[in-house]
Amino acid sequence: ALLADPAQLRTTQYDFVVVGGGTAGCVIASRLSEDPSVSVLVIEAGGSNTQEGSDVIQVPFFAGDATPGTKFDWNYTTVPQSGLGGRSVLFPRGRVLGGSSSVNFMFYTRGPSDDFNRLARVSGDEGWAWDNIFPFVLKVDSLGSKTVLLQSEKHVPSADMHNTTGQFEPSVHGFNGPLLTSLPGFPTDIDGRVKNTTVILKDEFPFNIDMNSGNPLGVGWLQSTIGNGARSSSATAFLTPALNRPNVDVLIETQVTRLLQTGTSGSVPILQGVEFAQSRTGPHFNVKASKEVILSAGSIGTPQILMLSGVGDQASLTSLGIKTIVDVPDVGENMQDHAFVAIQWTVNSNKTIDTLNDQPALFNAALAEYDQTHTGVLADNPAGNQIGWFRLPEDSEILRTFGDPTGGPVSPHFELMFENGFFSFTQPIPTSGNFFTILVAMVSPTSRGSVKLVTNSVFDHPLIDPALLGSTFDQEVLVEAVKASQRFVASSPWKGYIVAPFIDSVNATTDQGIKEYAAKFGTTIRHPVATSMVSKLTDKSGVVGPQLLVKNVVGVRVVDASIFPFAVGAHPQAAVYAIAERSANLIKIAHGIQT
Ligand SMILES: Cc1cc2nc3c(=O)[nH]c(=O)nc-3n(C[C@H](O)[C@H](O)[C@H](O)COP(=O)(O)OP(=O)(O)OC[C@H]3O[C@@H](n4cnc5c(N)ncnc54)[C@H](O)[C@@H]3O)c2cc1C
Repeated sequence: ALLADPAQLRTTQYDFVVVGGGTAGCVIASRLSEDPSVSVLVIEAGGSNTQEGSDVIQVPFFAGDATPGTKFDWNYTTVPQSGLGGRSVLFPRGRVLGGSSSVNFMFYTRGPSDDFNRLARVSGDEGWAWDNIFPFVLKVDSLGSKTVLLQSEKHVPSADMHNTTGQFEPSVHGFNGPLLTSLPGFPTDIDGRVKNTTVILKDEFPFNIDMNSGNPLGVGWLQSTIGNGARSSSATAFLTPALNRPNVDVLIETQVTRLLQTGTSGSVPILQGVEFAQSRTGPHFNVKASKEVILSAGSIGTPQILMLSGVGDQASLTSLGIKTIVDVPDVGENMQDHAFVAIQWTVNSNKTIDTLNDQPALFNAALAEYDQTHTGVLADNPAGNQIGWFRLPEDSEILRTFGDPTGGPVSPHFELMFENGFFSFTQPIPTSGNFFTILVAMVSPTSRGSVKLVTNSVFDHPLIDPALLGSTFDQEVLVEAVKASQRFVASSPWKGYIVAPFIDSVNATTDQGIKEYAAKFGTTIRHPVATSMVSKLTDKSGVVGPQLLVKNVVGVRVVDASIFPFAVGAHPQAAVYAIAERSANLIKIAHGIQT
């Protein structure tokens, strides 16, 4: 049942309690409850994904309206970022069933095989390696067949039903799973120019038919978690079907305040009690997980709950009056994120999204088309039809000086995203004019930040420091990435189309000018990881072991983006789905549940 009042819970004990009904949490709840004898409770701070006003989280084109500053957002702000000229920036996170998968820009990018192979190396568990995790994206059966019914991904036709031959590689996709993915559903005027640039400048910007094959390098067509013209989230794909099962309860609008010790195993504390409340001063309730608590509260919520439960750095916990249960200094540390800047140019065309936004009649016509058929521009991802992933040249001065922090030779240092209109998270949108934007993201940071408690209450936001552009390496890579974007538009397909750099970026032509531009307009692309990072069982550092169980306690596993030890060289939701699928399997095996 879907419950909004804790007093309605029918029991105080479930086999599994999933904390956070977000991207990973909904996968876990759905997979574990496939066995009708297993009881599962999900506790989610946000509301239903179908509540009033949820068109902004359902209509793909409205993704930019889902956050920041809405009821679907936690509305966090970072601490001042030294790499961004001392600015604090907005730091959206989904607060609704489906979590950030309900509010994100729907990019579906699995990332480089190198990242999963590094995850295997760092954790000491070969099960996380690309060749082993990839079947969990596809849910291949034990005989290696890709045609089984239980695939995680369901690649579906684009909203405009165009022929997608040559735009992706079907052999690396699933076609029968719950999560809908598709190629762009509405063509734009820049698509051909981007494609032609991959021919003219094929050495620097080669075409990649499918960036989800394990090698993302090059420019390709964007795949998004969109199907039938609507957003596919972990709530729509995984949780909604599971809600019909009698063995699943989902409690919304309720925050887990901390985990409670329920005993000891030898001398190791068991933390299988879960305390929750709907407000700071309202009644607090408890349930017990007889098998396990799964923390899926995301890169901010998970370390916050661990620290409030007494699992964290002893000195910091003591200073806030929290009794330490286990001293784990790395909880909340090591955060990595992707920083980006938007570079815009004015263009010689009126067929950009700017015209749609400026002319109410055009917008209303698009809305009417969407309402009738779920097609048209509103059925498409507003953040572009093509993106690309790139490495610095192997002999670059930057790599010689700083070394290569990526996982290996198919891991990108930076990303370019091509937008048919003005796009920015930090600049006011011009009231007139037509634009082309390249979003330039630094995806291999060396800088690391943290999440720290300010008080001993879950109802107070923690201090969030993603350390954006916080190292010289990060800044130098961003400079090279911006220069690459400028070389891209200087090529012949853009002649006569690009008019001039947009006013804010006219001085972003020298290294110093680019650094100043990034300090003024850079921000997060909202991909935090590593705040409960995985490490080998024998390592003193890290928070969770190879099977994602929290070290030195019994009964708590973390399954969400916080376990990745390094920034993922991708928009991370696909990697989160992949680790959630494998974790569900690990949990089933650990508790003798049929997989
Ligand atoms: C605006 C935005 C755009 C993005 N765009 C993309 C994109 O296009 N492609 C991509 O791949 N990635 C994108 N990302 C990142 C991606 O969505 C996340 O990395 C991923 O969804 C994280 O999954 P998760 O399970 O770790 O956390 P989440 O999905 O955030 O889930 C955590 C859940 O826990 C709940 N929670 C937290 N604390 C508590 C508590 N105390 N009690 C109860 N519940 C709690 C939250 O409300 C939330 O529902 C974007 C993220 C954002 C915010």
